[in-house]
Amino acid sequence: MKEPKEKKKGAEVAAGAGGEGLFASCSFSDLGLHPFLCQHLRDKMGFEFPTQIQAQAIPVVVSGRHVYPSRLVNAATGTGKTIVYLAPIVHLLQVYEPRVQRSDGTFALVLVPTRELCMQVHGVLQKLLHCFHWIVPGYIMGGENRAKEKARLRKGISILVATPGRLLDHLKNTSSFNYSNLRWIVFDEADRILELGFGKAVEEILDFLGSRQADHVRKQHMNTKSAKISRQNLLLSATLNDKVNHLANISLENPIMIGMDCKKDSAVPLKLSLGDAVSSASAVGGDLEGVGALSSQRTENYNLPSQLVQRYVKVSCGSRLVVLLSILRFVFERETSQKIVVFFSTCDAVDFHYSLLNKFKWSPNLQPEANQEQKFVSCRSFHLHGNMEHEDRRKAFHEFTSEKSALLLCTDVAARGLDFPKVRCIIQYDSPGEASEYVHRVGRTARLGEKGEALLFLQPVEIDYLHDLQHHGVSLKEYPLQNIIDSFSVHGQKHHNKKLISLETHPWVLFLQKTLETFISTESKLKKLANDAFCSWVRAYTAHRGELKRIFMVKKLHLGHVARSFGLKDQPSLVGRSHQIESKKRKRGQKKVISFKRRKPS
Ligand SMILES: Nc1ncnc2c1ncn2[C@@H]1O[C@H](COP(=O)(O)OP(=O)(O)OP(=O)(O)O)[C@@H](O)[C@H]1O
Repeated sequence: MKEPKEKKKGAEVAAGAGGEGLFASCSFSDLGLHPFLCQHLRDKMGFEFPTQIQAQAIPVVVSGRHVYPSRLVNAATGTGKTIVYLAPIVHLLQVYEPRVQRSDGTFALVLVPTRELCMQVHGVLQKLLHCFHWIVPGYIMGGENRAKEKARLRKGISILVATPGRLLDHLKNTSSFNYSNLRWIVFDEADRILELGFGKAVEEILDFLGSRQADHVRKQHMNTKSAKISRQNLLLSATLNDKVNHLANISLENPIMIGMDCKKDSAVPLKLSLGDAVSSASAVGGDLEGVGALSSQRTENYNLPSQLVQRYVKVSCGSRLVVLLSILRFVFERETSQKIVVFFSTCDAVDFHYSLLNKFKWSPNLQPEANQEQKFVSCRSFHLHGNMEHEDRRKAFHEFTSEKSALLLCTDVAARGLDFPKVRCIIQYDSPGEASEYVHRVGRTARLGEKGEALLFLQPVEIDYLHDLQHHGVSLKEYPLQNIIDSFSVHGQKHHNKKLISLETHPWVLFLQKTLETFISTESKLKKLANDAFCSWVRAYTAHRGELKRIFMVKKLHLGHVARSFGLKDQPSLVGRSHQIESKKRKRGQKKVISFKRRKPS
């Protein structure tokens, strides 16, 4: 992919057609932020001008207003929402007289859905606090050493970034955690956090913060000004929707919605608590992966970056693996320096494809001379998912972030909020399900004016998903797959036949599929990964919910072709009695239908 022209800064972009550019024409100081902070944003972080959402929302947060704003612009992914809440909080904390101290405890709490986002937000916060060293940042999250976190909480953390599970753990078990001065709770990726996967945890957290905070305040500050500490709750996301709006209204005091086109909602708020709405969905390993999101009853129109090129490729199940590897090889050969993220639906699928890409070597002229052999996809690859060891996750996240050219294979643990620099292409090998998750996945590219491409794999039986996306204002064009497949030669012969042949019978597809199956059958560890990936993929496919179930239907799948998409010659038995029982039931059902048809009078 061509490197985009250097990103224009500030006013040039702000003056874009109709003034709807990325950046506002005002300055950060116009937004009421402290001069030191404005200078730091400009000189140390390279932020010449505020983005549109920052210019609109920062004054609201700085004012501490509790009026429910009737309307705020929708903030697409990559438009600077992190600064929207961190900059005002830092600004308001640095004016405290006397200066805030560690012994005052936590003033601001930022809740995020994943460990990687926790580390990222904490990194931005540390940069912001360079000129306000007395304000102490910190983070707590799954996988970290609890004892060290306890020690840091005991000393005092002024602005705390946390994942819900670990926060709740400390609220319950770290009595020295002082949040009696808590003034802000921020829900970054609010719809993800407030939805069903974390519902119970968030409800318990709010109970702790709400009740204990009030008791503490009443006891300790009875006759002081701080007895009236007013709490501001901020909710941000590129995909807030009315249902989240209701949930937030009920569960939070005076929430301020940022990134939401909040039309006056006449509907009476729902009388359900976060916990009551908990569905079968569950958080995996403290992080959400593939959790079915709230299916909003009405279709939300999502804002996507205008420069994002969105395409889909229609591939039959049995040819998926060949097409994925061929596209990756083609793209990295054409442009060696670029970053690509590939999303899968399960941790096992990530592990299998990661291992295959690192092990599968071949020589271009197909002669198996060892010295000629090279990786089929010649780039550095990383993998990231919630079942990995904590240190491995941290390493993969930081290394992929800093690499100039690399490939990341991941689950939805990396779908939200992560700001990987220079990602040029997002490939969704497995569909995301809810359109909101589609928006967040593709939002890892085309950030803040950068160019970006998104490619969605769909099987012919899944093509209705395009209509579901269209209902949310998302439309994709078809990817020119034929040219790419034709560009590969078998034994030096390219397919020149102008007559279009089906993908499944293309010489290159047949050749590479056979080569992959042979290779995988000889690698026992890889074959095991393929088997596990096959089983978890089928399980994940059944997890689609709501109206998406009619698009992603397991019974429409040919399990033998699914096995081929994992390079398996034979279909593994679906692991676990439940699956064997299920598949026997399905077969019995099919036999009954057939026998019924035979019996029926003609
Ligand atoms: N005013 C600014 N000027 C220039 N760059 C900025 C500005 N504000 C933020 N950025 C950069 O824009 C990128 C996106 O910011 P951020 O991650 O906060 O976006 P976001 O809206 O939270 O995205 P998502 O919805 O994916 O979470 C980051 O690299 C950040 O450093």
